[in-house]
Parts: sequence; C-alpha cells; structure tokens
Amino acid sequence: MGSEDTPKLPVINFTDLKLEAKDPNWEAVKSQVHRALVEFGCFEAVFDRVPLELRKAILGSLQELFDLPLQTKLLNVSKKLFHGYVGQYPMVPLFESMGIDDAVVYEEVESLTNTMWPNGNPNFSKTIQSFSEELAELDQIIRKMVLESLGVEKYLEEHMNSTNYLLRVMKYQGPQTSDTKLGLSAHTDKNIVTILYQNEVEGLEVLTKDGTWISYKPSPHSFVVMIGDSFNAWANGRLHSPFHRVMMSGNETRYSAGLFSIPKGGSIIKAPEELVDEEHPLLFKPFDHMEFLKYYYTEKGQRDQFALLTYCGV
Ligand SMILES: O=C(O)CCC(=O)C(=O)O
Ligand SMILES: [Fe+2]
Repeated sequence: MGSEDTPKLPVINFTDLKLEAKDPNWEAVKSQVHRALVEFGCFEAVFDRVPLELRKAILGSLQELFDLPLQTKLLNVSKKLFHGYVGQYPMVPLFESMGIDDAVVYEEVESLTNTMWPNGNPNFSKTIQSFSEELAELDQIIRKMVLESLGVEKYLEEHMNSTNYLLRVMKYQGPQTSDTKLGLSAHTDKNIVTILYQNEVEGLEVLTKDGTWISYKPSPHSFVVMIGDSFNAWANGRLHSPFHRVMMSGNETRYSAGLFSIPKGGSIIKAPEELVDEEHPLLFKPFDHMEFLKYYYTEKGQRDQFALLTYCGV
C-alpha cells in the first residue's frame, strides 16, 4: 500500500480561535469539525493555546506521578467508578492510569497532590490545573461548533452545564519486544468529548467506519479529539464515537493525558426533539450516565463492545 493510501486523521487548526470572540475563521473551522466528527468521530487538533512549556511540564508531571511507589499511587481512590488508580490488570499489564476529578479546579487537584506528596507539590498542581483549563476551552469550542452545526445551539448552556472535567493520566510501559503488545483494549469512550495529549511514543490507533486502524503519529503540537458514546447518543447518532486502542512495541514508555468531559451524576442524556424525526428515529432512550456506567463496569458490560446500545438502545 502506498503512503497516499494510508488513512490519516483529519488535522484541524484552532490557532487563535476563541470561544467568546466571534472569529472570521469560526465558520470554516466549524464545518471541518463537523465533517471530521461525522466521518471519523475523531481528528487531530492544532491548538497553540497550551504553551510549549506547559506541554513539556505536563509530560514531566506524569512521569513524576507514575514514578511514585505503587502503594502511594493506590491511595488515589475515588467514590466515582473508574476515577481512581487503575492498573496491574492481567489483560493489559503494560497499562497504569490515574484520574484527577474536577481537574480544572485548583483545590481539587491540590487534594490529590497532597495525598501523593504529603509535603506538597505546588508545581504539580499548577501544571495539571492549567493544562486542564486550557483544554477545557478547546472542549467547549468543539461542543459549541457541534451544536451549531446540528442547529440545536439553543441547548448550549444546558449542555455545557451538564458536565464535569476529569483528567486521566496514563502510562504504558514498553513491552521490551519488537512485536506489538496490547496496551489498552479496543473501546469507545463513554463520555462527551475526550482530548488526548501524549509524549512522542506511538501506540494510539483509531478505527475508521470501514474497519481500518489508523495509527496516530504523535506531534508535540497536536491533540487528539474524540467523541464519546454519550455525545453521539445525545446527537441521536449524527456523530460517531470511534473504537480506539493502544498497541505498544519497543522499550520506550508512553505517557498520555486525556481531558474527559463527563455528564454529571443524575443528569439525563436525551436527544433534543429537533434531532428526532421520521428519517432519524430515536436511537437511544433517555438515560442517566451514572446508571449506565454501573452496567458498563459489570463483567458483562466490560465484555460488551456496544454497551450503550445494550443498555438503552431503542
Ligand atoms: O492513551 C491513550 O492515548 C488513549 C487512552 C484512552 O483511550 C482512554 O483512556 O480512554
Ligand atoms: Fe479511550
């Protein structure tokens, strides 16, 4: 297969674009975003709002965090499912991850920081919070563009207010072999929007609608934006939430960080009536995201590639 045949994720440039100021480029970028999300559910975003220093700092902070002893990392527990320390799974032995809930709020980050470093580590808290705050702006730009493209911007405020931000940080050890090993199993995200950043070690792959795995070539300037099942359900299937996985080879460690916008517990996800008609019958019954996650984290739910469809598909 020639290189021009190798599929690539669309690249969209958000340089200088702001959420508040009406930008002359807004409409053009919006139509690229809409097209990419319908076709791939995913794209590569160039977003210079996160300064290079901060990009470097976040990767340093991830390493610092994962270098802590396991018994310290295990102190990151959370009442919410899949929000604390996750790792040491026989299925994916290379993978470790930690959640930082409400990472845009300094005090929330600080409380985790103080659990990890009882003598404090303000640099860590600042890096995590600033990084999350900048990416939250990109998340909101994308969601606003999607709602406008679907003609349902009247729901914008309600939609934005219905979510929280979780920053999940990930470490994948190199398998020390040249053949490829599973880093993270293929899945769709269950949330609204995910924005990923990572070091230079390859491994992330995204499945196209026609069944081809696209390998993402990391760049320090780019973020990967992905739609989760809940946003696709809210949009009554007019977007796409892609399967993706991490495949590892070689010796190097891959670090990544993802900002996840997640429906608040108790908020009901229901497609606006404007998006349901004869041509587009309702695909998912209204559902409570927290209740759905309870199903997803059962043994059956974990094996179910189409968990949301099983849970509330019409
Ligand atoms: O490490 C990555 O780039 C992907 C992580 C991921 O897919 C997830 O946490 O849902
Ligand atoms: Fe994911």
